[in-house]
Amino acid sequence: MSLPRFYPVFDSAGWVARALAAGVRMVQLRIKDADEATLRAEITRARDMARAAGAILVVNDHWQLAIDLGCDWLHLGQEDLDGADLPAIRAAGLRLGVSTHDDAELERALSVRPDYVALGPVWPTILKQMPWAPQGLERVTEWKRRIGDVPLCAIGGLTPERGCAALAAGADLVAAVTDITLNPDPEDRMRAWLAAVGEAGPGRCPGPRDI
Ligand SMILES: Cc1ncc(COP(=O)(O)OP(=O)(O)O)c(N)n1
Ligand SMILES: Cc1nc(C(=O)O)sc1CCOP(=O)(O)O
Ligand SMILES: [Mg+2]
Repeated sequence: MSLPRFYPVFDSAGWVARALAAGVRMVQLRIKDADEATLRAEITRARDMARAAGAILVVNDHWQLAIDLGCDWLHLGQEDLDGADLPAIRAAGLRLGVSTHDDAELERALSVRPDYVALGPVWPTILKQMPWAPQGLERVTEWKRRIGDVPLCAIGGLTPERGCAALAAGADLVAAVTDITLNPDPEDRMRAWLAAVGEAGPGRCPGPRDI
């Protein structure tokens, strides 16, 4: 399956609505620190909007709610995998993306047959504190060589220009948070991303399959 190249990550259904209106085809809902009722309402709203737009919604962390609410995609980190019921997730038909930051995490991620592997932080991120040094583009290339046909998502400190570089290095899709949410004109910035990676016309940066 071929995934969209641009994959922004947001912390509310309101942001998901803005992304879909800007033409985004794959978006993650990453909500930390909300009560169950709020999570249910936000995931349900984001799920329905994405379906109506024919776009992919990926629910971060909340695998039980993703099952209960009939969602299609889930993203789990390594610690999330510890508590997750993978057979139940697969039985519900959920597709799964998994974070990786080092060799051991990649091995574990591949063992659960993910639908994409995320590698980060490729550049320094200000969103959250992480123990890993920036991976750099050579690591992106190495990860793609190791995972073969599994789609590779680059995350951490990305801008449209860096997204292009990550795609050229071997990523199949590129994720971003603060480059959009902290931009004075987030809609304009999302359109710039879509144009750069080729989802709103011919694209200004070729991916590896085009080189
Ligand atoms: C596309 C993508 N890649 C990595 C992450 C990080 O997941 P995780 O390590 O579980 O950390 P949190 O995002 O849950 O804080 C992600 N969410 N999305
Ligand atoms: C949520 C997340 N996960 C990462 C990882 O490396 O697993 S980096 C990251 C934050 C990405 O935000 P920004 O685009 O603002 O740097
Ligand atoms: Mg997580």
